[in-house]
Amino acid sequence: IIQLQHGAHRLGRRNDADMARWRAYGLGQFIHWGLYSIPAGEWNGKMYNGAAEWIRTWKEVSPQAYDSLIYRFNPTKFNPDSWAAVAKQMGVKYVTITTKHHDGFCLWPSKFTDFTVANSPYKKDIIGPLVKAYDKQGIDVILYFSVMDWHNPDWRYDIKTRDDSIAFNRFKQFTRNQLLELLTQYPSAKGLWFDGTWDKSWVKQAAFADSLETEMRKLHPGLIIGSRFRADEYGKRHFDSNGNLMGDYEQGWERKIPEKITDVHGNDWDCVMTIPENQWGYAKTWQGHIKTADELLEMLAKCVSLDGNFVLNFGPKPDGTLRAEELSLAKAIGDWMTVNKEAIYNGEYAGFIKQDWGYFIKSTASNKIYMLVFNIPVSGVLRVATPSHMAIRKAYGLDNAASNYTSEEIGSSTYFIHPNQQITPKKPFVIVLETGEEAKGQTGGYEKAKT
Ligand SMILES: C[C@@H]1N[C@@H](C(=O)NCc2ccccc2)[C@H](O)[C@@H]1O
Repeated sequence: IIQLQHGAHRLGRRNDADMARWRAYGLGQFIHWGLYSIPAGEWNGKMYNGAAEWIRTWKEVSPQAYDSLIYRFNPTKFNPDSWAAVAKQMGVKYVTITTKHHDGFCLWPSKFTDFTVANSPYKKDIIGPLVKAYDKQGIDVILYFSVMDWHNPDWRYDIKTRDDSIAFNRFKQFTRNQLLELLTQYPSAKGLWFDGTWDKSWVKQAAFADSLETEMRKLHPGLIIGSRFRADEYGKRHFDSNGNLMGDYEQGWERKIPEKITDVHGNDWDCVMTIPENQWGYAKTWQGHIKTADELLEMLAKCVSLDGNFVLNFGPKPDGTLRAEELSLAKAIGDWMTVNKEAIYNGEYAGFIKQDWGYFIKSTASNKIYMLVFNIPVSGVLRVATPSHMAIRKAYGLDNAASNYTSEEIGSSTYFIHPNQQITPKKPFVIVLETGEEAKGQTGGYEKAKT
């Protein structure tokens, strides 16, 4: 064990009500919106092949020209209630919205910089109306904040000289001021989603970041902050020098999903996912594979089955509307959630052996076990191996056919679930298992082989 001042301050999961609420979300929405939405991956008629929100770093783009986009930010069609209504229909329980991305442009009228919506043609605060609209729909809000700020002249990638140190100390105060400002202006926010914290300059600020995190938690009791905010005094990020998770949940699953339960080390976590391979801000043309609704539903099921939340990203257009592809995916996901949401909300790892047909999710609300089926076996029957001494009492479908199923015990703690009619679904579907303790002494006479 290494003595740490600025490592993890808690071992294991948070066990308070605020975190239990976060843990139960299952499905979330990410929103990346800002100046980068205007060029949308194109500059002087050429397509940038990186992520659209990183276009300022392209050698073809002068930072000053990029920063002048502030004079073109005027989302006349922005209607936060319509975004919140789309999210509601989709079935998301929380939204993570960019307050300030790496480019430093603030979607709220911050007092600590001029590079905000207040000095754009739009003039008005974006974050406040968004928080209000989502709160009205009963959708919780998490504020995304990038520590790295390319616009701020005091930002440094590393601290090499005394001048760097003087500048970066100003930057640290600026960052603290903005974060306290956000928590004060938008007190209904449930948490902060930090990004842009990988550079050496910030990684060297273990003590400052640790005390700032403590200050924010004191200002906003219950605040949820992930593992990407700070490093320990040895520069370790996400997991400290003793291998313990810093923050309240693991924030390493960006555009990737854990394979098995041991990959998540008993921690809470979220997976943040793009619809194309890697575009967060609005990009005029999406290159490569665009994920389908069924792919996204399977990612959602997999995340919840492994104790995580799945957060799907939307990149609104510069005029404030959502693009057609995102609207249709939100609708398809929402239609599926309307029928199957009880398998997702309050979902947790069920402890069953993974089967090829899909995913098990246990509900903390009902103790029911849900089978989320994505692949029908050639045999047409679905195998279930229960944790030992757990018997299956009943099996029924969640879809409107309320198709029912018969369970057949085929071995010790092993069952076949037989559909009572030919299942030829075109969409993933859910079977509910009601289970119970195997009667004492009742074994199906299954004898283990002696080997
Ligand atoms: C949530 C995403 N995080 C930002 C990002 O670029 N992260 C990954 C990354 C980190 C370091 C170099 C390149 C890319 C993206 O711009 C999104 O905001």
